[in-house]
Amino acid sequence: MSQPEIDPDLAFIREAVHAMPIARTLGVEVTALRRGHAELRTPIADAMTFRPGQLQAAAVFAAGDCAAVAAAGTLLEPGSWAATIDGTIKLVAPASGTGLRAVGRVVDAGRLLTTCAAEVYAVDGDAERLCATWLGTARRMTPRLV
Ligand SMILES: CC(C)(COP(=O)(O)OP(=O)(O)OC[C@H]1O[C@@H](n2cnc3c(N)ncnc32)[C@H](O)[C@@H]1OP(=O)(O)O)[C@@H](O)C(=O)NCCC(=O)NCCSC(=O)Cc1ccccc1
Repeated sequence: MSQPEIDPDLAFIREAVHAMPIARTLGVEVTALRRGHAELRTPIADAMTFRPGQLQAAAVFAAGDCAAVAAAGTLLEPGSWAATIDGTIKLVAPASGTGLRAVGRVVDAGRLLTTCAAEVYAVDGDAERLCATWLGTARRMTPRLV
């Protein structure tokens, strides 16, 4: 039986990402979530380019960050959330075309720190090309009473 693209138990992560002002500015759409896995789409918006049609590095970083850290969040207990504490990116091809598809995954899930990664693909119609690879760390955050 095929898995739903968004695990209903994880739909709150999609809502949390979509509620982030930067995600709204970038036009991020979370398209898949399951334990240890997250995918999102981002359009190539003129306002995020460094020259017409090609995204600036920070916008590509944001896509990788959101996908990888959302994947980290899928493994946390309800009530806690993942905060990015570091990340690195390798831009291996121009982020041009119609949009980005970022695929986040968990490399290693610890009690406090999760190593997570994302592959970011530049999408142009039906064609895709790897344009960046992101690797970083998310910290489990829990609510504070004060
Ligand atoms: C929390 C920690 C990582 C440090 O941790 P530790 O070394 O273990 O130290 P320790 O626990 O002792 O706390 C020290 C200080 O930390 C603060 N604090 C701690 N706990 C809480 C809390 N529960 N609530 C609030 N604040 C808390 C507090 O100031 C505390 O000082 P205090 O004790 O009050 O005097 C800190 O360096 C930090 O906030 N970094 C910035 C991270 C950041 O902004 N990331 C980017 C955005 S996230 C993102 O984008 C997510 C996303 C992406 C994509 C998709 C979806 C989602």
